[in-house]
Order: sequence, then structure tokens, then C-alpha cells
Amino acid sequence: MRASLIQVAVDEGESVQDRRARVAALVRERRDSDLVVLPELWTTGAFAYDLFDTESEPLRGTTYDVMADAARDAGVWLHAGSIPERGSDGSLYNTSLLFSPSGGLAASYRKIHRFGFDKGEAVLMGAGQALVTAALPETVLGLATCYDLRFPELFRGLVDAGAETLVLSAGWPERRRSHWTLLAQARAVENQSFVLACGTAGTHAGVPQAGHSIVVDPWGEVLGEAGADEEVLTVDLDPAKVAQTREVFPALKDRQLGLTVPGGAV
Ligand SMILES: O=C(O)CCC(=O)C(=O)O
Repeated sequence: MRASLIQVAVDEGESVQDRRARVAALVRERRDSDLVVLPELWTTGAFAYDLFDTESEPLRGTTYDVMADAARDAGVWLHAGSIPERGSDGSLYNTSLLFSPSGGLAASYRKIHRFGFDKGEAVLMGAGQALVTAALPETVLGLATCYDLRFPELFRGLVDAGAETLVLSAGWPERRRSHWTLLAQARAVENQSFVLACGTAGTHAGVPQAGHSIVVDPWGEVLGEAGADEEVLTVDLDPAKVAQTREVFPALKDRQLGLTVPGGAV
């Protein structure tokens, strides 16, 4: 299975409209791939809080239409990163879209862990409530977004639901790049799964982005890593490696569930 991660540069010099058209053209160039992955909030930038409202879209809005066409034209599975979705309840959500090669919506995922503590996304957007997996012909994807990477229980939940390839769209800042690489490898090793983590390049809202999108195999080996700038990272991976790894080193079977502290917490 060939996966291409398009590490989009999100800089303020480019309009949302221009970037959308440019990224659609990049997707159309990936006809050689089975799966194409885009980053988090690449239309606005993950830290461009002022744009979340003005550039918000319904799930089936402009980005949906443009990306559905691009997926169909390229004939690829397209994880189109996330959009600032205006839900039917009026709230904003950080929502990822997955398209099939025919351009149909295969899945959508509202980011569960919102970043910013008491500001930014954490107060501007609503939280997703549901884990999302999607069966492709070659593998089962588990979807996650950026800050979710810090919460191992989310990924374990995806694995329990059948995920074999964990796809993370992100807009991760350069200043915490060491966490990004470490956590991507940790999530792959502990879940004996592929991790495809696609971030952004460039600088927006004064936040330099880490780039360094990464693909890690179920043994923790890095199959490919991008540099700091805009780049398409293409990696060939063998989906059978998940079952092989889980068979020869069956650590997931040794989980001890329901552990408690005798007498309660101290
Ligand atoms: O956890 C981090 O360090 C970065 C998270 C983040 O930037 C995000 O979720 O948008």
C-alpha cells in the first residue's frame, strides 16, 4: 500500500481559496498512491483562531466538494485533513474528512481533545464524542487529530475497534517537535500499528510549524520522515506487518484490564 502525506505549508501570504485549489492539484498528482493524507485545519491554520469562524463550513461545504472531486479524479482514498466545521447545532468542530476513491464520504471525525487549555481551540470549538475507524481494502484506519496524540487511551480504543493504521492529521508547533516524533513512535509501538502522522509546514499566527511528518511501522521503525518545509512524503508499507507483529510479539494480549488500587486511591 502506498501512502502519500502532503505536508502543506500554511502561511498567511496565501488565501484560503488559493491554498484549497493548490492542495487539490497536489492531491490530483498522487494517482500513484492508495491513500493520501492532509494535515489538520490546513485551510486556515490550526492556530489562526480568528479565521475559525469566518472560514467555517458545513460538513458538506466548499472544502468537502473540492476534496471529493480531487479524490475521485486521482482515484485515491483521501484523508482530507480537517476543516473548521459549523455543525447543525451552531457549534464549531475540528472535523476530519475521509473520501473513498469514488469521491464519496467514507468517514468523518470530530477531534476529541481540543488544544489550548483555557483559550484557542479549547474554547472556540466543541469536542467530538466518538471514535472513528474506517475499513479500506488493505487496512483499517483509526482517525485522530493533533493533540489527540498525547492521549494513549484514544488510540487503544481505536485498536480495540479494529484499527491497524492510525492516521493523525496535525498542525504541530516546531517548539514541541521532539514530543511529536517520540509520541508518534510510542503510539505505533504500544499499539502494534502503523502511524501516519501528517503535519503542516510554514508559519501562521506567529507559530512556526514543525513539519517532519512521519510514518512509523508497527515495530516502531521510521519508514519515512519529511523535513521542515512543504513536502510530499511517500511511503510503501505492507499492511500484513500489523498481524505479523501482533503474532510474533503478542503484547496486546497481555493487557490487564480493570486494575484498581486496593482500598482506593492514596
Ligand atoms: O500537543 C501539542 O503540543 C500540540 C497540539 C496542537 O497544536 C493542536 O492540537 O492543535
